Amino acid sequence: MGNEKIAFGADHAGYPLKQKLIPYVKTLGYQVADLGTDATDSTDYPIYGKKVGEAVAAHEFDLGIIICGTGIGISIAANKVPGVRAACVSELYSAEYSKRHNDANVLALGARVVDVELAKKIVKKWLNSSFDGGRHTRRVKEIIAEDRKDESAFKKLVLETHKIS
Ligand SMILES: O=C(CO)[C@H](O)[C@H](O)[C@H](O)COP(=O)(O)O
Repeated sequence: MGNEKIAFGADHAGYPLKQKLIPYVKTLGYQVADLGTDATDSTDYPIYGKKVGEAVAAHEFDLGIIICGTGIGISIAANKVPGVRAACVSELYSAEYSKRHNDANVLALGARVVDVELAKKIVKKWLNSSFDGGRHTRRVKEIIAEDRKDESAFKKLVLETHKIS
């Protein structure tokens, strides 16, 4: 906690919230990089979902925080990148459990859904939470197997517990 490198990305709708969250996350002791956008001019959320997703998947950053109007479009885009587990979050319970159960490595926020104060609380809760492991490890491994299109690894993991394929 605190030593991780975090990549931020947002479209035009998310830009104002990104500008508020970056200094806030720095005050929490994290290293932060801003992968854009750099203005409120209309742009496309897939550009920034992909950019942050690829940077996290390549381990250039430990975590990503992405923002669009709802958080939905940019999370869909980021989740297309193998290795990304992006969670679109608008309340504190999911902020915590997206890490504890899903090991989410990208947090998506909707700047038109949450206000700045709630967004800060969500970000802090998410950053302060960590993966529980245990039964959740198998489930995350199943997602990773699917990312890799490794059908036999997926089936093996499922069969270990559920006797189905
Ligand atoms: O993709 C979205 C919906 O999930 C984002 O909220 C975008 O930011 C939004 O669609 C952008 O809308 P705009 O009318 O072009 O500002």
